[in-house]
Amino acid sequence: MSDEMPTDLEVVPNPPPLPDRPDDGHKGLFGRVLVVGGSDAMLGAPVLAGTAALRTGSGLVQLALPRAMVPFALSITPELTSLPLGENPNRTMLAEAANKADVLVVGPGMGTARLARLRLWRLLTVDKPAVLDADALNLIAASGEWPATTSLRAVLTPHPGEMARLMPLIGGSDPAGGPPRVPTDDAGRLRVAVAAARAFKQVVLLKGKRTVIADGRRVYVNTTGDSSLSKGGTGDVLAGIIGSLIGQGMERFEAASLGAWIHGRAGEIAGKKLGPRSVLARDVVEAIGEVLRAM
Ligand SMILES: NC(=O)C1=CN([C@@H]2O[C@H](COP(=O)(O)OP(=O)(O)OC[C@H]3O[C@@H](n4cnc5c(N)ncnc54)[C@H](O)[C@@H]3O)[C@@H](O)[C@H]2O)[C@@H](O)CC1
Ligand SMILES: Nc1ncnc2c1ncn2[C@@H]1O[C@H](COP(=O)(O)OP(=O)(O)O)[C@@H](O)[C@H]1O
Repeated sequence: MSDEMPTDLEVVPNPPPLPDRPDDGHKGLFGRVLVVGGSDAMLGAPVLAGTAALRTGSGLVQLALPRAMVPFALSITPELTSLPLGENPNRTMLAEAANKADVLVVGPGMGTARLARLRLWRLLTVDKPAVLDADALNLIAASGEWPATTSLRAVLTPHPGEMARLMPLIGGSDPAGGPPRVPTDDAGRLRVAVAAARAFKQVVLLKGKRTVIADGRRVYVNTTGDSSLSKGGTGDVLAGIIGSLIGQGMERFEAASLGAWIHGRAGEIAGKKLGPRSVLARDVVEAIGEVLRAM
């Protein structure tokens, strides 16, 4: 990975507007999102992602998650539908659901067990836009290379810890020989996001204060968000928001940029109501409506 700042980038100053929502629309028009995630230890992550997608305007959101969790997940958000996954990986059923969806959100709370890896590798061959988050990124990092055969058109949403795991895949290493690290300054974060977008030929959103979105040609640095968002589960909310915007017809770079902006503003609003220390990821989901109404 080069230490040089790329000079051939278009810096996008503002996120795009929301897509139109025709008055006579119906649920089939506003995007079908399939969230694939959840594992024994983590039920909240896919529910937060799915609920955030509904709050952002998706028509239909389905959660593919371990069968035992389905009743709990649906009792948190009954507007979600489910695809119960058994112990024996019925990857055909999952692929069928993926093919019916407009967009996939893969990874929140999915874990990194063998079954999760098999499911992810099957989904990578689907020709759909997708948000790859959390354990989807960890599984790809652990495989040692970007899966060459993927037909997904993805937005990767690593936090700096996940990005550090992906760094060896883009030729990044620590000159001192330690584990790869993601720089903390703006310029360094931008360099890493652009390098990853170019290496993977995908959209990359590097999380943190001043989240960076890069598609290899354009870059947007988000300005919203504060420490109200520094709590487990808010990243899952972001994945759901971006998936929803893609499902409503937005192009990936634009959806990721606008999604980061909406997410940050929702965090700020929740922080004003409750104080930044007390915000939960679900409060960020609840604030999405106020953000969208004001746009
Ligand atoms: N309620 C739930 O079900 C939740 C499930 N989660 C899931 O938990 C799994 C593991 O994800 P985690 O992110 O907790 O664990 P990770 O081990 O991937 O990341 C956490 C570590 O990353 C490093 N890091 C460095 N800079 C960071 C930054 N700016 N922001 C965040 N981390 C930074 C830190 O060392 C931190 O301890 C994922 O599948 C995720 O979806 C989490 O999203 C939390 C909530
Ligand atoms: N101080 C902060 N300022 C702005 N955004 C923040 C801040 N802290 C966290 N965030 C945002 O909150 C989200 C946290 O995501 P992540 O670390 O993946 O959480 P989790 O996996 O637990 O859901 C990211 O979008 C990140 O940019």
